[in-house]
Amino acid sequence: MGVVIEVNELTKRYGGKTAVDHLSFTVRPGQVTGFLGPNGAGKSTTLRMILGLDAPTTGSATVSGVPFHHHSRGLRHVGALLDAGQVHGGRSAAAHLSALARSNGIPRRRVDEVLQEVGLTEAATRRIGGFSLGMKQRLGIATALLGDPPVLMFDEPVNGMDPEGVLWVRRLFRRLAAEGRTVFLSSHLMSEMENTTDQLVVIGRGRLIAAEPLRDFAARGTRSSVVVATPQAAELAAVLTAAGASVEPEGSAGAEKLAVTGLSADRIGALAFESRIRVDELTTRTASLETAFMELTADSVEYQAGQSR
Ligand SMILES: Nc1ncnc2c1ncn2[C@@H]1O[C@H](COP(=O)(O)OP(=O)(O)OP(=O)(O)O)[C@@H](O)[C@H]1O
Repeated sequence: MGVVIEVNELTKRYGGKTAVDHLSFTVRPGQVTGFLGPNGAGKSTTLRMILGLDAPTTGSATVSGVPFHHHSRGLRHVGALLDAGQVHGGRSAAAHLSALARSNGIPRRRVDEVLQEVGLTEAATRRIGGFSLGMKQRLGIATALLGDPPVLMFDEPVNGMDPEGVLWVRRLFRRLAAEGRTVFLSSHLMSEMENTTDQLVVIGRGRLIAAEPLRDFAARGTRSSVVVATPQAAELAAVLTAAGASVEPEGSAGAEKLAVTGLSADRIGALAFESRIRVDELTTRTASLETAFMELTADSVEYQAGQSR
């Protein structure tokens, strides 16, 4: 297998609006890569360009070195779930998959295999129109798997799924990657990525913010601070600053606290003791992965509550 998705200086403009802005990254096989960004960051537009459904304004996207539309029988090369709602509601799940199998030269037995894989065997002959969103997502995943492709792309795959479905889908992605496939999935929620992905591509307002292993991204968020409660805030702040820490006041007058970065809780305690400063509380505060994501994308969130643009 070993198929790579490469996005190179990819740009998409809609009139005066730049949805994707000189974006470059690589998605490698054998691991799950998460594509993360706030709403409107340009994830769906990027996935559509990779799949040849939208033409880039400039730049390029290739799958194993060539644009996607150069691959004949696309479903055998790249399986994708973009919008689970966009299926013909009048057909049954089995009829929908059979039609796709026929037009892509895929053996009929794959239809039963993928229905089984996604847990829709019982519902195979029911009209898709009556499916819940979670069932439609499962059908979309079945469609992506139909051609047994080396590359899989999923846009917000767990939307509408119940907790059992979310766990199932996580295990499925892990297994597909362990089989050597290239697995690329988008989400606007860090929490969805945390337990599923090895690599992250993070974008905001169409631009690349980070492309790195999840653990490196997490390390950005573990920049911890220590909160110190003391009746001698000004004196302690001076001591800690002299020792190289950066100190921010927190709390209200009379119950003052200092948020200290750059020194461990042990060291702060020792320095306070040496200077005969009373400390009432010392708490280490570790930022979560979610916080790292929010901090990094704060400037690029397009729609924020309580904010008019
Ligand atoms: N066909 C279009 N015409 C005009 N603007 C568009 C079109 N498609 C997308 N956009 C704009 O491009 C930007 C990126 O949209 P896109 O759907 O790619 O973001 P996204 O990251 O997938 O967001 P979400 O998480 O909300 O799905 C948005 O501002 C959107 O309004």
